[in-house]
Amino acid sequence: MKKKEGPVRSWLASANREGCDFPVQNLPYGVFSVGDGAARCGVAIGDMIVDLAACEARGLFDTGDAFSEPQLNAFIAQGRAKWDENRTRLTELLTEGGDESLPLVAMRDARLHLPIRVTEFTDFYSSRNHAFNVGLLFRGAENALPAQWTHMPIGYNGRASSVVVSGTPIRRPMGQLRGVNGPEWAACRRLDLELELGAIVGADSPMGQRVSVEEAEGMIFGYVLLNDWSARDIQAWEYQPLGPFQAKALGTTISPWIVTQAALEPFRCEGAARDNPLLPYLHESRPGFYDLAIGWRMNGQKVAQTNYNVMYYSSAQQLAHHTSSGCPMRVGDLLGSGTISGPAPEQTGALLEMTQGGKNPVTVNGEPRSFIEDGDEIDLFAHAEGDGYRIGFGPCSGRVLPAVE
Ligand SMILES: O=C(O)/C=C/C(=O)CC(=O)CC(=O)O
Ligand SMILES: [Ca+2]
Ligand SMILES: [Mg+2]
Repeated sequence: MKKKEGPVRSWLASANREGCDFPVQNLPYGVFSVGDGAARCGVAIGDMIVDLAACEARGLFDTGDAFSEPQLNAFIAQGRAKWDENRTRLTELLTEGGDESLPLVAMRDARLHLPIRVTEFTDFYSSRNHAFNVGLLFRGAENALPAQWTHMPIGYNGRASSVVVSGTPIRRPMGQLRGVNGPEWAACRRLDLELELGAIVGADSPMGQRVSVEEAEGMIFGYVLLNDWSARDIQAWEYQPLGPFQAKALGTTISPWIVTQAALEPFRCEGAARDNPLLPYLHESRPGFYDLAIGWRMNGQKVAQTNYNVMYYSSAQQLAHHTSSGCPMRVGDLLGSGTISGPAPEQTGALLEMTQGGKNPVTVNGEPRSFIEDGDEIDLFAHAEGDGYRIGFGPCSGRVLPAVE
């Protein structure tokens, strides 16, 4: 019998280092290029990237050249059996005793691209703490949590075109704001972040067909970190009755690595307790959340941290609800979890909540902040702690540039 001691290890030393985001248990997918070379698909391992296009050229994978494409959509569209087959193969190749001649590229030499062509972007509102805190500020205590909130995952259709990869600068928007003497045209003064997890839809569903929560689970390929940059003053003036519009169109940053659902499976757990039973179409036969520490930093200083397990609706429930009218879904659709906030101020996923609408600034590196200032960099992080390894998400950062008046 094989002696079992500690976690599975890779032959690549950097993948086994304590605190490494990308051990052999993770194997997240991304798209990279080196120098003037073409963008192609890869998998992160330690401080290296497995060049999947080169691996396929060697006959190690069979995706019909999908790995040579500059997005993962074509590979993802091949379905769960292919995802599983590739994960098994990659695990074999990268575990101790595997293939040390694999084509690897040093991560520090690579440029990381948007990993998918984002077909559509929908953003939900599924943290009770966030929904209550924001509702309190926008609508007062009486109307803080909308009546339907505990019955359905509320969302809005966002802009796929605004989704950018980590590292892309974010321009402070100009916009129409509520002034004392009527509307004014000005640079946003209340620029905020939103700490979210983005689910990547990995299978199509045809128009007119509802998808159950269980089927929806099977359609999710993986997850990225997502910062839904938000202009709160533009939002407060424009949002009623149709919801956010220009306030959420200035840019949405995602992390370059897609952590697969398979890698998160050992961390599956319950979410927040329910107030009332849900209608049958939203029932889940097993818990749909993950024990995943998630937080954000400003200019390198950690400001808040919470856990994805505070959420009220899972991405499978959000996806099932999304199809409840027969809305078709497509490979590459991105579903924002909604801002992830725990109950305490140091667990909030947005400055609006943390500072109570700007009234109580936080101190970051000795400086007060009510909202984000020009030059500030926000970066998100998430990791699940396994037995002797960690599943990390890598970077999801953006620096704010001044508005162009
Ligand atoms: O309550 C509102 O009017 C607005 C809420 C939002 O900011 C929308 C949003 O992006 C939801 C979220 O991320 O949880
Ligand atoms: Ca959001
Ligand atoms: Mg956005």
